[in-house]
Amino acid sequence: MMSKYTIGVDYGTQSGRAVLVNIENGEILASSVHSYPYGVIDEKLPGTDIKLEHDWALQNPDDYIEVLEKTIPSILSQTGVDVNDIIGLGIDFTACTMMPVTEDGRVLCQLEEFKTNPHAWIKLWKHHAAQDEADKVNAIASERGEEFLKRYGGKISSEWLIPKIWQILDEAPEIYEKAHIFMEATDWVTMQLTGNLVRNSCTAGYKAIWHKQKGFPEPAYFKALDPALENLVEEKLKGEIKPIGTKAGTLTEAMATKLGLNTDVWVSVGNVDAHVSAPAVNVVDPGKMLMIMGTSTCDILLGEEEKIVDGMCGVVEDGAVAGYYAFEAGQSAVGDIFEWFIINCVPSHYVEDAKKRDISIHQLLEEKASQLKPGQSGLLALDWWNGNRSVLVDTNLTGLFLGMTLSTKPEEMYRALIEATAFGKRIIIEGFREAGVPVNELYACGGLPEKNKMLMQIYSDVTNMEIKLSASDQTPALGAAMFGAVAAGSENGGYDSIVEAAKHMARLKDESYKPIKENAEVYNQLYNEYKKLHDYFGRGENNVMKRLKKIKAESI
Ligand SMILES: Nc1ncnc2c1ncn2[C@@H]1O[C@H](COP(=O)(O)OP(=O)(O)O)[C@@H](O)[C@H]1O
Ligand SMILES: O=C(CO)[C@@H](O)[C@@H](O)COP(=O)(O)O
Repeated sequence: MMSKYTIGVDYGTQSGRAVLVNIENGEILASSVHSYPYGVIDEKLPGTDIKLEHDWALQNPDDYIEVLEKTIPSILSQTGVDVNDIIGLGIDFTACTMMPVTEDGRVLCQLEEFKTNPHAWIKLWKHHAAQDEADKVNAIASERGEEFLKRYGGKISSEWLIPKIWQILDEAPEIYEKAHIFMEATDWVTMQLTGNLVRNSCTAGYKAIWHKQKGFPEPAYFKALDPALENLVEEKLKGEIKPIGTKAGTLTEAMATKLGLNTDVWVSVGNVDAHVSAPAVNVVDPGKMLMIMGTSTCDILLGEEEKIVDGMCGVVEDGAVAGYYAFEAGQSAVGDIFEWFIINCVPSHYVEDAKKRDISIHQLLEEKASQLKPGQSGLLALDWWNGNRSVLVDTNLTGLFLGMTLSTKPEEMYRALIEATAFGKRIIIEGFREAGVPVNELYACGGLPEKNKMLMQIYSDVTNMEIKLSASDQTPALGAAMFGAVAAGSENGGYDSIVEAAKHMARLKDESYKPIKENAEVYNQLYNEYKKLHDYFGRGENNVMKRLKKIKAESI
């Protein structure tokens, strides 16, 4: 059989990357990364002096198209692969990353008349300014006894679609009015590729309160939020919802020409960066949890039943692998916290030392912190620098350091922050187990496992579990490419299911991280202390974090 190839494009928070993959064995033959020129827009609207409010995070749709234009020709030129042998293309995205779209498929910010209106732009997943709306979405759902709440761990997050849409209606009704529809970025880019408006079951399920059997909440619920939202689904969420792994269409003539591909390349329906990664590491069975560890961390766990788990992000049938329920949980900031630390809390002589040795500050801190034993610093932190996504589901929580003295060192703080994120992970794992969803195996992929060995050992020690690693440094892109192969189907040289694709294309490293007994014992003690702090500050006993935020808001 002649080899066939598939392309995966992974849209992250800061950049997008494409890979060209051999369908037979999952080998990545070429990859290309393109940083978004506009990146995360969180201070000023581009080309204006318009300042964005606190907790805003926007993106520019032109960045997404530029990723396709730059990376796909690049991966084609790096190999001698015949374009006629490229049969599939899949994309994955951050989510909920959403936008108001016109009837002809443009994002409203692409129209001259709206580009000075912040609500016309794309709201990135980490846009947290719809918290007021999220609170009301939850309170009203709770009052009405809406059954959907329990499928989302008891709370709809401000990161998700309905609070974000409602914020637009509240603060910019003219944008709400003008929007023909609201879309997830993953569906929008898929529409740019194929010309077809197709929504995917993954973002619909996790981010838009859609259920395979029950559909969206009823108009009466939306009316109770705001009478103007009564017909939201019918009016603004139009478009067929198709299961992940199915076909969205083939490339349009214009897109094929632009990218140097044929028009008979099958494009899969859009997917999400976290969920798309599971089959790429062979997480296609119940009891296996994959941690996608980067700027933030998402956890995907497969199960056989629709169990209700307190504080999870959601459970969706066929959410990652057809035939199983996929549970999602996560931490809104992980790598972002370490980034904050190296930018704000490292003395100049550390920076100079790292520069002299031509290593990054992260590497310098990892080296120094690796010499510390668990518990040696006397520090404990709460990892809520960007709120808490699981299990407290509260973006108004903030970070905390405890145990600082005059001899506290930056590397001790760096290690304590890493430990805090690992404790946060253990809370999530224990939550699933308590709810009767087994977590028997742990897998990791994303930037962090590649970048920081100490961090991975800490996660293994804190959870007391072995952690198996993705062999690819581009796991979501590989997963997206696998879904492209499934969209093409066996009739075109691809696969008929994602489980079949995983058998051939999933890749794991031979080595793994195993817990070190003495470390795990100390971490058990620290975890118990973490849990006390977590519940004290996070479950309402002391709302000081929220009061401080309020005082801050009033004093700006
Ligand atoms: N050596 C390191 N140790 C810990 N964190 C790191 C290290 N190097 C980079 N990071 C963090 O990794 C994050 C980027 O993760 P990555 O998976 O590459 O990106 P993304 O989440 O956008 O896909 C950044 O937040 C950065 O602070
Ligand atoms: O929330 C989700 C998926 O549900 C992610 O898209 C979001 O955390 C962003 O992930 P990254 O940190 O950019 O990998």
